[in-house]
Amino acid sequence: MGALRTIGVIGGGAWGTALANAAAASGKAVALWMRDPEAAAAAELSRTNERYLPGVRLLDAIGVTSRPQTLALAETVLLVVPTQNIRSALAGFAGLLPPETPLVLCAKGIERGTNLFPSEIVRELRPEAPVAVLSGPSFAADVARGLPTAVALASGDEELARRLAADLSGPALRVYHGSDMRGVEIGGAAKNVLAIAVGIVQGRRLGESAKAALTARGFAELLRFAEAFGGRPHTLMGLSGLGDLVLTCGSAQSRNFSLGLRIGAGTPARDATGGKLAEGAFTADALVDLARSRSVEMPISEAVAAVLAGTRSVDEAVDGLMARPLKAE
Ligand SMILES: NC(=O)C1=CN([C@@H]2O[C@H](COP(=O)(O)OP(=O)(O)OC[C@H]3O[C@@H](n4cnc5c(N)ncnc54)[C@H](OP(=O)(O)O)[C@@H]3O)[C@@H](O)[C@H]2O)C=CC1
Ligand SMILES: O=C(CO)COP(=O)(O)O
Repeated sequence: MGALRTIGVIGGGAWGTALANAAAASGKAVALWMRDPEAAAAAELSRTNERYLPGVRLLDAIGVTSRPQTLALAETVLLVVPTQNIRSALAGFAGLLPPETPLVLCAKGIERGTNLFPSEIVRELRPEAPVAVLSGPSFAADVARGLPTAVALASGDEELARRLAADLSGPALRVYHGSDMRGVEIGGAAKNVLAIAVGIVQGRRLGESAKAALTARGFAELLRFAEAFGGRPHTLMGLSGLGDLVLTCGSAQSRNFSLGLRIGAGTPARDATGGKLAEGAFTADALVDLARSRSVEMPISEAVAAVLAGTRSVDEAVDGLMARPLKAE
């Protein structure tokens, strides 16, 4: 039997750990890289990642490391750090990853300050690297436990997307492939902002009807944005877009939705993350900024950005949305 094909994973948080387990379940050897040597050694020894994914056992085919060099021979590398940390994480791998190694970008967001999507950041840093993006309705805890999940993977190189999707699919993870990288990125980034809005409505006890209305009108916003920024509507009606919006706007398992819940219940936005990552809080401003630059109307995302910035109260934001001029749907 030949050597196992190796997947490298940069980032040992909840999602990186879950994807490492999924890749191991599909028969790959996995090198899971964490930047903190103590955390890597503890995970390697205990076979768990108690900080980010408590109660989940790391499969035997995973080796946890803090040495970037270990990923140099990986056939494919998954980049699984938050969007705002992509630059600093990749800097640690400069000169180590061969230029032809495909990078699969798994973050959902837009970089603050530059308003760049993950694939645009990586194109700046590693212009030669083949790149794909992976997104869709997938809670790390579900994927790590081997519960059935489906996600989308897209690359401008459709053949690469097809190959990576087949490589990463496994007994419980079904990876659909496509070529609309921007559409998949927009779906992942925008749904986090919209999930905060729906969480706020639930936290404020405004009722199930309001939640459904906001989710549907949020989807309309997301489609408008995608149309203006080169994503295909067909993509957004699939897993990254509608699928992820339904998941994230409907479950307190989502950190973005939970952030909204706390804000809606009265916790000031700056104290409401519960110490967890909520990508939407970083993406909101960038999303709104981009939308304005092409005159795309995104009133729900605007309201989320204003509530997060503290320039509008929740009640003012809700009143503002309800008072908008009536229009055709
Ligand atoms: N969790 C989920 O269910 C899903 C998450 N995602 C997306 O995946 C991305 C990552 O999320 P998730 O794993 O949940 O986040 P977590 O907060 O669970 O983990 C973040 C990880 O990134 C590491 N990290 C942060 N900055 C750097 C850096 N500069 N260099 C190296 N490592 C760094 C952290 O390391 P350290 O501990 O040392 O700080 C930590 O291991 C996000 O964009 C999220 O939206 C997508 C689908 C599902
Ligand atoms: O992206 C996710 C599910 O698809 C995870 O959502 P949260 O980051 O809101 O927890």
